Amino acid sequence: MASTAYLQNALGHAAFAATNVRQAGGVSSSPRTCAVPRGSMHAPAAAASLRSFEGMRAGAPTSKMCNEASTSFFEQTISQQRLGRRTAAAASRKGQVVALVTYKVAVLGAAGGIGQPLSLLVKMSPLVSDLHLYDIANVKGVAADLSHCNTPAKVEAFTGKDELPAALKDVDLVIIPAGIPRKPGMSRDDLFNINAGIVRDLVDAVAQHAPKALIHIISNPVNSTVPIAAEVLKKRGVFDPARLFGVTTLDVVRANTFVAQQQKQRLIDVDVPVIGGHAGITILPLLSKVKPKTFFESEEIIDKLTTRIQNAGTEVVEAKAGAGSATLSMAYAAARFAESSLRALDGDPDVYECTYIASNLIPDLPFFASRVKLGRMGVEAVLPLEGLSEYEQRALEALKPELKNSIEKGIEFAKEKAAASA
Ligand SMILES: NC(=O)C1=CN([C@@H]2O[C@H](COP(=O)(O)OP(=O)(O)OC[C@H]3O[C@@H](n4cnc5c(N)ncnc54)[C@H](O)[C@@H]3O)[C@@H](O)[C@H]2O)C=CC1
Ligand SMILES: O=C([O-])CC(=O)C(=O)O
Repeated sequence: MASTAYLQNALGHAAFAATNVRQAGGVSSSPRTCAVPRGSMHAPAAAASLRSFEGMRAGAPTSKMCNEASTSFFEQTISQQRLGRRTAAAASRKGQVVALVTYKVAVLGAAGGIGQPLSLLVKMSPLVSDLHLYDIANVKGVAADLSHCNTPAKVEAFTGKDELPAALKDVDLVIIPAGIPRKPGMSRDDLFNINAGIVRDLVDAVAQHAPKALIHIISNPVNSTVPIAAEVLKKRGVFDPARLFGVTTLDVVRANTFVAQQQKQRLIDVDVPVIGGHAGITILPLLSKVKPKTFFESEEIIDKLTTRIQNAGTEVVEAKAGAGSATLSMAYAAARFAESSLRALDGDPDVYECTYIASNLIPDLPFFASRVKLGRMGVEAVLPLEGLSEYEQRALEALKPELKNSIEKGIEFAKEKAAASA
């Protein structure tokens, strides 16, 4: 079977080969060979015991942690697969049949500024067997282009509403970057009038044709589009709060970069949780909880870093001067979040990310970005908010009214304006 040889070489793993066999059931019980459970899902539970985390993994630094060579989020998948291959080899010596699990992913809005590089990164994932690219325009060429990359995922193009059901058939993960981006002078909320309807209609199709899939929403304003998606799924009777995610990974990626630069640390070593929402002051980096433990010299430095992280999207919008918003860093962040989700589906017991989800963590805020533990069912646990600094407490109070308004705006829209197909 073809391997993702580029990654293998880049990461120095001479023996790596991704096995691209979809799980058929009735195979060995090794961690790499379990079927994805498709039974009923559980709502996120507060997990008082989950206090520590290290990057995407919980616990103290171990040999599993990223080293200087591991600059890619695929590294963890690859090391898991090598482990799985050893288990598989042992099982096969005993005459047992072993199949490794891989997943079907759909990208809706795949021909866009984010969609194209994101699809390339997903095509490179050792965990993906099928990649469905959907867009209302130009997607055939993107798929033809990508399909020439000799990585295992099979690429197919779908275009127009009629092909949406087929694009969604049997997919495990749907990623949605469809919608218009900002221009200078606009807020993310200014995108609401157009993107709200796009997200509503796409999620309505997901509800009908892939009701068990994980859904990653990238389209802005995320603070409102995720509540819209939740309402649409509720109307169809398939809402599972553990499976619907607003993608806020770019805030974490930026926070990691800016803090590492400010502290003169290696980029890969730094991990900053970012909570709240995904617009302006609703983006709240927890600089008191940076791993490894980091001391900032003054509140002024904390304030400068916080403001830069909150305005980083606008920094890119202004630099692009009318040609859109962040696409490449967003694709990188979304691919990292997709890989984390698939690794968790695949049975890795140690996957943590920040994401905007339905939650009861904060009274009056039914959606809130939090650090969560991902598992086979989606969100397995939400890490409690503990030990915030005074600065963070104040910032948390300040963000609540804006986030509440954005959530209510989304819910109202979905209740009042039914999806085109409903
Ligand atoms: N969550 C986050 O952190 C970030 C979110 N974004 C948001 O992502 C969205 C996409 O941004 P870009 O890719 O730069 O925009 P883009 O305009 O380059 O691409 C959007 C794509 O969506 C497609 N599209 C439009 N309506 C569609 C529909 N009904 N069904 C399927 N496809 C449809 C378009 O044809 C286009 O290919 C924007 O709303 C932007 O604000 C951007 C950066 C970060
Ligand atoms: O700023 C924008 O419009 C796009 C976005 O959400 C980001 O880059 O964080």
